[in-house]
Amino acid sequence: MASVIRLNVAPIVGARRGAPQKSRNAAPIRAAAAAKKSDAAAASGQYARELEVATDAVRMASTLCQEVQAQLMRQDEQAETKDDRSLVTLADYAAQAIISWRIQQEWSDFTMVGEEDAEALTEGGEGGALTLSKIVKLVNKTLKLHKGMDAPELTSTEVVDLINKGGGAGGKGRHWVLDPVDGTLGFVRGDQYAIALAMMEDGDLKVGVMGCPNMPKIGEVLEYDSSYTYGFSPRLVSKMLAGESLGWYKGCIFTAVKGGGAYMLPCDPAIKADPLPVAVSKEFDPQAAKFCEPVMKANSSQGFTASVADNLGIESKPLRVYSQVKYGSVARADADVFMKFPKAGYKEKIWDHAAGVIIVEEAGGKVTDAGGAPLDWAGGRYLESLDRGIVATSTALHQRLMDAVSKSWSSSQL
Ligand SMILES: Nc1ncnc2c1ncn2[C@@H]1O[C@H](COP(=O)(O)O)[C@@H](OP(=O)(O)O)[C@H]1O
Ligand SMILES: [Mg+2]
Repeated sequence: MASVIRLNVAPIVGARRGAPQKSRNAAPIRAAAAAKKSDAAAASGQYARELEVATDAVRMASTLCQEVQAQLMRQDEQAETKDDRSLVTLADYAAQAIISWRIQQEWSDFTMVGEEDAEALTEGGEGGALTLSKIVKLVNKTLKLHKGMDAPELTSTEVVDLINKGGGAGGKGRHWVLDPVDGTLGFVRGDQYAIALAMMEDGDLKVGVMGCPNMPKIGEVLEYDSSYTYGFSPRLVSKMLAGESLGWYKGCIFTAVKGGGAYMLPCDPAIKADPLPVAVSKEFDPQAAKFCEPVMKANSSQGFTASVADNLGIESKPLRVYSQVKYGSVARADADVFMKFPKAGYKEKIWDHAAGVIIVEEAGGKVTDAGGAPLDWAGGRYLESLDRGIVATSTALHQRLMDAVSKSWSSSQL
């Protein structure tokens, strides 16, 4: 029987980590915080337009994905036998088209490294054409919903062109990086997924925006509950987890600008809230610490991560979460560490990490490969020369994590 992630509307974990500390000598701290805030504001100012556009784009794509996922779950309720994959496909393509459209409005000559391309739609015969017509409908409906009278009515040719903007080769220069639906399996299962958009210049991540439509609001944590077992229908569990019974809050959007800190906003445009600063775990308490990793064994060696966690003295079971929501968990201190160790030969794609990495870094964390080297964003569509795997944690804990990885490596069979 498999164990699953439980989205627990539990008391705030941040209370032990992120809550403001009382100080007898608060004035210098306040002054330092104010100075830091103005640095952050200046840094954000440099990319204010990019941040605004990316946030708007991700928000539109997030509502689109929420609608498609809800449809998928209803379909399951009615025990229909339609292929779930086809709905995910719609969300994937439509989200990429929407985000490209929004960026293109501001920068007509932008380039993008995105997961999707439209070949299967244009070269896919009648089936492809039918899928394309559904995508065009979905895109236009979403645009109308968000832009009202200003929304254009895009043609199928325009939508194909927008999707194909994702075919960029990356490398040096300025590029957007997009995974329109990261964590496809989580999406299908009514569970966690992310819409992950970043912008980089000459291999430096400058902006990251990540929609996490099923992530609970801050103060409520992604909680692993091994007693919650299933073997029959994972989707049934996910639906319950995402249901009203837990007082569900419809997701959040993380944002980060290089040098400007990381923030969290509600996904739902109807909820007005100031961006909330997020920060990685401030202290490492092995007894309370958590680490997160992919749900699927095929995507990362769970035996190896268990050994590293053991070396660090972490006692709790791993938080297994789909998608870059794991980076979000580290960024806001729901978890202390994220580790991914794929099978030898697997090449990581830049869109599976870019947005999450800048968000963790701006929240005070450090993300490197297993040898401690920074990730190389300028190498094209893949993270070339990645040493074994990827780790994300607070800057303070990073060296200890590296030591734990080395110790496990020397005794492992990987
Ligand atoms: N064999 C493999 N090893 C490692 N990662 C893999 C993999 N096959 C697919 N992936 C990547 O892992 C991502 C999911 O991450 P996670 O396992 O952390 O939820 C997938 O993103 P998509 O779901 O967007 O395709 C995919 O890019
Ligand atoms: Mg992905």
